[in-house]
Amino acid sequence: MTSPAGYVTEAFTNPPNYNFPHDRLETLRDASKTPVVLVACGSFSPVTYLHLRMFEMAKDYIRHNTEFEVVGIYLSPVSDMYKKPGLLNAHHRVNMCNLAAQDSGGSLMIDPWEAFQAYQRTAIVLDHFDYEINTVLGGISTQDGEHRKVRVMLLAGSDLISTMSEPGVWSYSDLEHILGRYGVFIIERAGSGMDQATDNLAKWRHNIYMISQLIQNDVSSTKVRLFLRRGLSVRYLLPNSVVDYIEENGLYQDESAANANASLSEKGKEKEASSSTAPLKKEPAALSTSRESPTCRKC
Ligand SMILES: Nc1ncnc2c1ncn2[C@@H]1O[C@H](COP(=O)(O)OP(=O)(O)OP(=O)(O)O)[C@@H](O)[C@H]1O
Ligand SMILES: O=C(O)c1ccc[n+]([C@@H]2O[C@H](COP(=O)([O-])O)[C@@H](O)[C@H]2O)c1
Repeated sequence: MTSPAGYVTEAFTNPPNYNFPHDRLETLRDASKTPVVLVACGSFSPVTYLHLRMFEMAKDYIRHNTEFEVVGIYLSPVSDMYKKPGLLNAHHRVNMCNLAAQDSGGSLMIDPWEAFQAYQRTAIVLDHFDYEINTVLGGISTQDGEHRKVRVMLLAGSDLISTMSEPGVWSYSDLEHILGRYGVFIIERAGSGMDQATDNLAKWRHNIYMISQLIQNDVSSTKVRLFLRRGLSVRYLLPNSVVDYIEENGLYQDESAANANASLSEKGKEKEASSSTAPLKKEPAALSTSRESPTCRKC
């Protein structure tokens, strides 16, 4: 069932004392372009420079290849109820994302909406952004003071997008909503081919933009957690303020043995192995509600 606005939920639930962050939304400079807000959903446990670089890659691609103009960029850390191994509690993950945003000095905003409540599907998260920006705020301004509706789009690595072709992980109606109504920018990720990631999503090709990594960089949160467990330095893989925060709070010292024992050089294989051996327990689309979490695909 969709709401009158075409959202997949009738009403949004907000965490206590929640305010939508919008102080770094920008004015549209070129009125001939379509304003777009990029939303990256994920665990961010912890946030790395690669998560931050995704936005830079997308902004370059958009500026050179599309008729969009980026007016806002957001990280949306997932709820603790996602229950993925290595998922530190939302309080720390959001704090680290905020430190990374401050450190970058740019326009990145952290939306704690999904982090501090029950699990919310990505289709609902994108609806939440659309509602807050286009309905509550009334869109963004052009330099002439005219108000424009903003296009909300998902930003994700090719590993995440390839799960959209895995049976049982995403519901078809949510894919129709995410890829048909909103659209996605996909950042190439080592070990997860772009073509393979999108082969089964051809129906929505017009809304899927693929961005190659010109400098290969395979930093992942899993590897960072493994380094920390083994007492290895993670400086220059993530912002200094985040490294300091991890040290001060003694984070990622006691992750599960299974994760800690994984080979540092085999994250891709580790992902494949875990997704092929662990059954995906997500309920069929028709049964799922906004309060359920898909069993994490990497569990
Ligand atoms: N090195 C990378 N290249 C491209 N995309 C990336 C990279 N690292 C993370 N991403 C993307 O960032 C988003 C959030 O990722 P997530 O928080 O799961 O990070 P991760 O490093 O994959 O975490 P973990 O190692 O814990 O699985 C996802 O869309 C993911 O595909
Ligand atoms: O909405 C869904 O059905 C859905 C199915 C699988 C994954 N997701 C989202 O994709 C993100 C995956 O993050 P991660 O860290 O497991 O790569 C996270 O934000 C999940 O909420 C969402």
